[in-house]
Amino acid sequence: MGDIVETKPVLYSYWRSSCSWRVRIALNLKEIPYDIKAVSLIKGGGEQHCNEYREVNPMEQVPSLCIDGHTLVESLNIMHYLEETRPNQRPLMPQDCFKRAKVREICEVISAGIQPLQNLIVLIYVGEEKKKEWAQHWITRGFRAVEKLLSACAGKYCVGDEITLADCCLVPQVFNARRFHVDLRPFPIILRIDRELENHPAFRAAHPSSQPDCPPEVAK
Ligand SMILES: O=C(O)/C=C\C(=O)CC(=O)CC(=O)O
Repeated sequence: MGDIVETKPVLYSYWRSSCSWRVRIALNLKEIPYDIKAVSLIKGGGEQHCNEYREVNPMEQVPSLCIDGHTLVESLNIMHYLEETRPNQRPLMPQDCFKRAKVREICEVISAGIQPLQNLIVLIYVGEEKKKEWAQHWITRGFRAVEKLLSACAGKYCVGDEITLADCCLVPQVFNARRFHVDLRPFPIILRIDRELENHPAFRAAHPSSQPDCPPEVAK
């Protein structure tokens, strides 16, 4: 007793949650080993709403990460914490201030301007009949902005030629766009970056179909 036991980080995650997926990519890129505690967003109306999980995450959403003796919520916050505490384990932010701003800009357009509008709780509120059109509308609108921003800052990846937090946000959002049958042809830069990253080991391991809670009929 009294010894500090270094425990493996625990990520509360759902296989198809794009926000959980962002954090999984960042953890993988930084080669931080972690365990997954699966939270089903659909089983019994959603395990994220149970009393026990609300103690972990008062927003009743995934992801949450227990790391370094702390519990953190909100995917971008978690990714920035990983970056600030482990800056030398595969940096995910550029050195240059302007490039850093561009990374945060793309992260924010996706994490504040697109994903929340097509989040499960919003789609439930919008209703079964309208939800597909709704999601398509907001993803298309946001992707127009992302494509325009990328036309000025993309290299091999979203900002220059190094993988950054912007790429961690983009790839899962492209998956959601496909899920809602968004026409992606007007977004050639987004498609090119997504293709560039689809076979990257850190991205592959974070993919929904590689998750322990992915239903077997969906897993490859
Ligand atoms: O239908 C489901 O399986 C339930 C939830 C999700 O996929 C995740 C989301 O709510 C959207 C998102 O991650 O952006």
